[in-house]
Amino acid sequence: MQRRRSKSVAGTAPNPKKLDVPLRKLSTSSPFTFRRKKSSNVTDVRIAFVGTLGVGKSALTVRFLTRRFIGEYENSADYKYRHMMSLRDEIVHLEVLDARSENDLSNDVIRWADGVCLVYSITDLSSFWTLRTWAHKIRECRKNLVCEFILVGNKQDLSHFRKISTENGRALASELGCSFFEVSAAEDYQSICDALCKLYQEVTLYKNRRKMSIFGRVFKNSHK
Ligand SMILES: Nc1nc2c(ncn2[C@@H]2O[C@H](COP(=O)(O)OP(=O)(O)OP(=O)(O)O)[C@@H](O)[C@H]2O)c(=O)[nH]1
Repeated sequence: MQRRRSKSVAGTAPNPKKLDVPLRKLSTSSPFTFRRKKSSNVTDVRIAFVGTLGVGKSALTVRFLTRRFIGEYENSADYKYRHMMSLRDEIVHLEVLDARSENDLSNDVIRWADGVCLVYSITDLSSFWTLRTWAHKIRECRKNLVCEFILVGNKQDLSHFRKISTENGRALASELGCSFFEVSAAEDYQSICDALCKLYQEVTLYKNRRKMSIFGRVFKNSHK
């Protein structure tokens, strides 16, 4: 069945900045508190939503950025958004990519992202198993550079059509060594926010550790 294409989400994002792919327009109302902080406290993190066709990547992205669920989204390209939020006393600059993936996960997306949100639909078995292959592909492609990811089962509100149990979701996450969340872009904002915050924390932890080890190496070499 042909999927309905609708217009982009209406409105304008708070200070949207154009990136190298089309930037969708977002609602003016932001769910986050915009507080000015010292620039040293600002952290940049790139997060990509990936998953097979129709699992709800756009719905999750828009829900996270605007708290809204629109229903139908334009799906003709990858979309990046620039977003700023306040998280535990820290200003966080996020670049969020809603990656349009047909049957494969592109290496460009893997190389671009600091953190990946692997999304499946709990009503679609193949969307679930595909992610196992993709997670291994991410690890392989990044080699020494870790790319943090989380596993997200979307469409929790459609539990009467459920094909993947919560236990199966948890089992795959533990096999992949990542955190697991079940969410509904249609009905719930908080669990999506929790999932993204967890991913953000894991990414920054990794980035900080990496920075420290590089700094440690430089320091050691300069004192030889
Ligand atoms: N019931 C329900 N429907 C959802 C949910 N999330 C997304 N949908 C619906 O699922 C369909 C696909 O959602 P999209 O957000 O366009 O999915 P996508 O993964 O971005 O799709 P592609 O870009 O085509 O790969 C739309 O009809 C959404 O309204 C959800 O949590 N619950």
